[in-house]
Amino acid sequence: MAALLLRTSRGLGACLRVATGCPSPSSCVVAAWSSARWPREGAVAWRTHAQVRHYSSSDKLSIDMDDKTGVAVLKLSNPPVNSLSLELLTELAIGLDKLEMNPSCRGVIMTSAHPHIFSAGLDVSEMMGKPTEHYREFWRAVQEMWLKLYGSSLVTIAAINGSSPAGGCLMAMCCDYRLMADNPKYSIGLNETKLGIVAPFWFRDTMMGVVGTRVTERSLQLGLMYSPAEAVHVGLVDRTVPEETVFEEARTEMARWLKIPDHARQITKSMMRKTTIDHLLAQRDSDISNFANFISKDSIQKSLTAYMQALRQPKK
Ligand SMILES: CCC/C=C/C(=O)SCCNC(=O)CCNC(=O)[C@H](O)C(C)(C)COP(=O)([O-])OP(=O)([O-])OC[C@H]1O[C@@H](n2cnc3c(N)ncnc32)[C@H](O)[C@@H]1OP(=O)([O-])[O-]
Repeated sequence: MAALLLRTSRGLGACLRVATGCPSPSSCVVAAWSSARWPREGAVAWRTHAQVRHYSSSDKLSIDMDDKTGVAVLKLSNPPVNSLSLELLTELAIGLDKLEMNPSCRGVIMTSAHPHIFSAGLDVSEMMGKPTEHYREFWRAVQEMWLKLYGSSLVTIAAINGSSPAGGCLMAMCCDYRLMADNPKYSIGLNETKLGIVAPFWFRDTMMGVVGTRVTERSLQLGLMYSPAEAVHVGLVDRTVPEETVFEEARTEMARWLKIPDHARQITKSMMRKTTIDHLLAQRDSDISNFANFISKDSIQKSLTAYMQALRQPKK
């Protein structure tokens, strides 16, 4: 395969274009797979000194890259519930981009710095009482984060150490593998309909890629949140593990994935995800307009306000 010889090509997008005979960068793969990072397997071997680099200067996100293992740890750290604000989404996209560009990096473990919450999903306050321009900017940042994470050529593992509704579930579903703490108090799922809002087609497609059409349809319509055991049962999570071992289990799982030659795994991953990514890339602007129009409606604003008020009530 000619692609395997192209050390100087611009990453997986270019490799898959050559491998699949697709002539045009604009009609093919994946803007997100854009860095020169080829090949990776040898990258770890010649380094003799362990070196951990801190990649994020944000206090809402820490990214530590271990040059010796080739594994980065990305920790969400946005109290109280790791909600995805415009700022955090932007930091995530930048951080993922930096890792993608680093030829030593082969995998990322995504987790939360807070006990009990992986991420509460999109920051609802970013979707309330703001001008349309803000909604457009916010939604572009949501898209960008998804493109970087779902389109990452790295091995991505979600160490889900707490509840993970909506956008939190989306991030976990973007990863190649999901481990969740076996605490029955935690839940995970796309609950958008319960807020009176609609998960867009690329949230749906991401979920369909993980759990299939029937479970996605039922889950989305009912806004289902699953306990860890239920999530394993429907295939939303690959495995539950004792809470205190989530991170170590994620490391062990990562080692398993890193035994596969990078180029073969990356091209395979790209083939699996290309259609879904292309679908959004082709409709990015209309998707932004749809979101901004929808979220600006009075009825939706009322729905979100009621949801946030209910959330603030003392829990029984
Ligand atoms: C088309 C669009 C697609 C949409 C995708 C989405 O992701 S939509 C997102 C869908 N996401 C959801 O539906 C998740 C809703 N959240 C939850 O279910 C729970 O908060 C929890 C299980 C994450 C944590 O339970 P817990 O008992 O540990 O914590 P707690 O409940 O006491 O909250 C603490 C504080 O955080 C606040 N806050 C919470 N979430 C958000 C948020 N997303 N944003 C902003 N703020 C949020 C909450 O109001 C409270 O503020 P207060 O009163 O201190 O000023």
